[in-house]
Amino acid sequence: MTILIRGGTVINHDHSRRADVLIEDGTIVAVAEGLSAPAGAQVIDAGGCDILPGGIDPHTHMELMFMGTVSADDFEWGTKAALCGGTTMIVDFCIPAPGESMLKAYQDWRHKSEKAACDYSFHMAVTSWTKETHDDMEAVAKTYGINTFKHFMAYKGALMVNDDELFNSFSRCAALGALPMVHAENGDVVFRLQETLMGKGATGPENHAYSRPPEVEGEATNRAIMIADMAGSPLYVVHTSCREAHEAIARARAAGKRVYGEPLIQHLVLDEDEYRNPDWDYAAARVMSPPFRPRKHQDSLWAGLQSGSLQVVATDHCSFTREQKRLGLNDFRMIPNGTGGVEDRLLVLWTKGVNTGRLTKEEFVAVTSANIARILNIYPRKGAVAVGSDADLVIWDPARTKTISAKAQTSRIDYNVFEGIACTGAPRITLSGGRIAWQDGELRAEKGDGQFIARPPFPASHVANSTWKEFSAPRPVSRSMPVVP
Ligand SMILES: NC(=O)NCCC(=O)O
Ligand SMILES: [Zn+2]
Ligand SMILES: [Zn+2]
Repeated sequence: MTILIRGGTVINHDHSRRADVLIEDGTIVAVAEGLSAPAGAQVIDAGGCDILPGGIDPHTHMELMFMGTVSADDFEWGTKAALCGGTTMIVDFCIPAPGESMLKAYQDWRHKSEKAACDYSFHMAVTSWTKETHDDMEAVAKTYGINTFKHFMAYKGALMVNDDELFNSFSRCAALGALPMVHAENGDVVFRLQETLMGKGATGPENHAYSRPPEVEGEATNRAIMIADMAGSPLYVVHTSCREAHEAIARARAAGKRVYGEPLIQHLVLDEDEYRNPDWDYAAARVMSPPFRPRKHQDSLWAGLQSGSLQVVATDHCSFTREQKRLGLNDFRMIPNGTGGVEDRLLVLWTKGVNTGRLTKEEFVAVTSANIARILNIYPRKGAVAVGSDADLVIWDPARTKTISAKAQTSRIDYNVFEGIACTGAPRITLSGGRIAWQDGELRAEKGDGQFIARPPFPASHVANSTWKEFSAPRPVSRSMPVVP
């Protein structure tokens, strides 16, 4: 199938230019001005529009068994929702159940994800440390095409790992050329704060936020960074939500450490006041970890994206219906943690970022696609409008308006945390693998259209880290000893 996109402006993370884009059989084969249409090609007029690499959401949880229930968007509806909003690839977390092997979890995820309508890949979670974990990580990295390992420093008694486990796993990642990731919250302190609040009869959803102050995230982020440094490993910090965590990352980067930070679109635009809404369902719908923060933290996150100390904007799409949230009606600790956003990320970020001058269009592409592809080692196959790249593209109309509303969304949940936000800048067409997946409100992609994208290990930063450690290590001094008479 051949498609020519004519008359648009191609926006990449490093440059923009007026150019037509020619696609053949799912791959971009030419990017140049004045291309002529081959016989039989479908021609799309992109006049007045930007042509962006499709969004990549590096953090989702589709159909995840979590906190006693299963997240409501499965791979079919989660990826369809993604395509409606211009995202053409997701990276989901493969999380072994307690005692389950990584191989078994991987097989489960491959099975669940066969329904995906857009391309997808996985991160693997390390939830304990045994000899089997050590051995399985090699197969995961070298055979399963997963080069990222996630560690939860929170969820005590469930997914949480301790410092010893972190050090072991980070060291293993360094040896394999894989990238460790952390959910950075001090789970022991959260546990104690939760108990204290519940002991006072404080059961409402606002206590979710009160039990997870920015300090628990700042401390854990800093600790993970230092452990990664001692293990000779780079580090990716997921859902960086507050100034304290951002500053730990920025400090580490300024000291030459290879650390990446991922704010969520939710934390960039929504704040802690949401939990004080008198409607229990409204407040519970917004319960996620880390929680929404006091507004002042947003400035820090935006500044991080602008200055480059934070690299990626994700969603942590982990959607639960109102009814599922009511599992925690009498105890905020039982409210399933997670919100949606995969359908809205690009529109909200463009509106609040590009339209306000906080981000250039190129920076928008960097944080929603190109940087992610580079960090996850799939660039330039993904994340670029370039010859040889996959034809995952968004024809983006910067003048198009849309007010976000749960009634009109594709996601299966019955609310939207961005409800009522009036966006300017939205997709006209989403192309996935060289086919029109969504156009002007009509979803054309089908269940199963997506493909698993393997991501091999990428030892470059580990080699650089270990070379530098060796180069800068303290050396013994060879000296002649004084002759003592
Ligand atoms: N973030 C959240 O609240 N739920 C999903 C699991 C996680 O990423 O911590
Ligand atoms: Zn998390
Ligand atoms: Zn998550």
